[in-house]
Amino acid sequence: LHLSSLQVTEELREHLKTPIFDNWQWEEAEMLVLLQVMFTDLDFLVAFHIELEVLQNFLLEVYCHYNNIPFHNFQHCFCVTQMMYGLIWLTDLRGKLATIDLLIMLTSALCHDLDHPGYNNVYQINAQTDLALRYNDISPLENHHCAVAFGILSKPECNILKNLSSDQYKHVRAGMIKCILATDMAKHNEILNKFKVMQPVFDFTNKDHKEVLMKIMVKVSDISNEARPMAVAEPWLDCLLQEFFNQSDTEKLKGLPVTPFMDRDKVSKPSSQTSFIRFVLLPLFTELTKLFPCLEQHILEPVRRALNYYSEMERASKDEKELFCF
Ligand SMILES: COc1ccc(NC(=O)[C@H](C)Nc2nc3c(cnn3-c3ccccc3C)c(=O)[nH]2)cc1
Ligand SMILES: [Zn+2]
Repeated sequence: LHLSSLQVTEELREHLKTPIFDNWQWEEAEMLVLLQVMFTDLDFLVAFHIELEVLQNFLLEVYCHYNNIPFHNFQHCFCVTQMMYGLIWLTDLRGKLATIDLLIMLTSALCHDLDHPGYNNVYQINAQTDLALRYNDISPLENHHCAVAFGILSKPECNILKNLSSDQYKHVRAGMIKCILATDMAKHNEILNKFKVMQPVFDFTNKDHKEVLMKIMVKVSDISNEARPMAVAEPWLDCLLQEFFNQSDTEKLKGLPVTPFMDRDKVSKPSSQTSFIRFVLLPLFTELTKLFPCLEQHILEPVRRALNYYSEMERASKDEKELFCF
């Protein structure tokens, strides 16, 4: 382990709070130490009487429950948690939300894809898997991620919530369930539309407003790869497409319906990404930036640059096709 918790320099602590953090430079064991730093630097251990050893057991157990698949692995979990951590500092959420709500957001980000099998909800439902059966086709994956999280928290040696009051525990459990279930993209428009209504009159003392903001923050962190430098973001798209192609290959083998943007014979990397950025990322990030204008330079600008990058790539590949066709 190159990085013991003592060696985390002040410079690294500050870098950890920025969206330009490069996950590809770090080993998973070092990421565990960095996750510990995030929980410590947000004063969660003091505020909720969390013993350092219990936090370390919890983080290690979370690490063990992510699978070695191309995209939804522990590195994705780290990226989402680190982006959430950066957003909390950039937006100064510590001055706007209670510490317990920050604990809900960071822990939800950490646990949001626990034990992801690499096959999405459409596959779970079409293939009538155990998860689809257990959760009656209702967000089977997200229900599973959340159930695994509380399975880990039910072990005393891993239970970072064990010293919370029963009211605090109920609040954290309800908040984590809402935030983790909110990462189901099938709920994307419903959640964004609610936030669009609230944003112009946002009230940080209003329970419903805070709840939607917390869901939005976890959602933004979850799909935020394109807000990072291209050298960090682009490999993530290759990993994602690898996982999607694995799924569509399996669907073809099993005679199950194949999702178009997952079909290796149909999808073009640049055009799928330009539509994702244009129709999913930009509307979401623009709405959050209206509430926190400082995010313009930190996440909106990089996403606009990514759109240009993939649009150029799309144009170039079109010209090339015309050349060949011609
Ligand atoms: C509305 O539900 C949707 C909408 C779009 C997509 N995905 C896409 O359009 C394509 C494959 N691109 C894409 N999808 C991405 C990214 C980041 N996360 N992410 C993703 C991964 C798994 C499940 C859902 C999404 C959005 C990304 O940078 N690009 C998947 C689900
Ligand atoms: Zn995720």
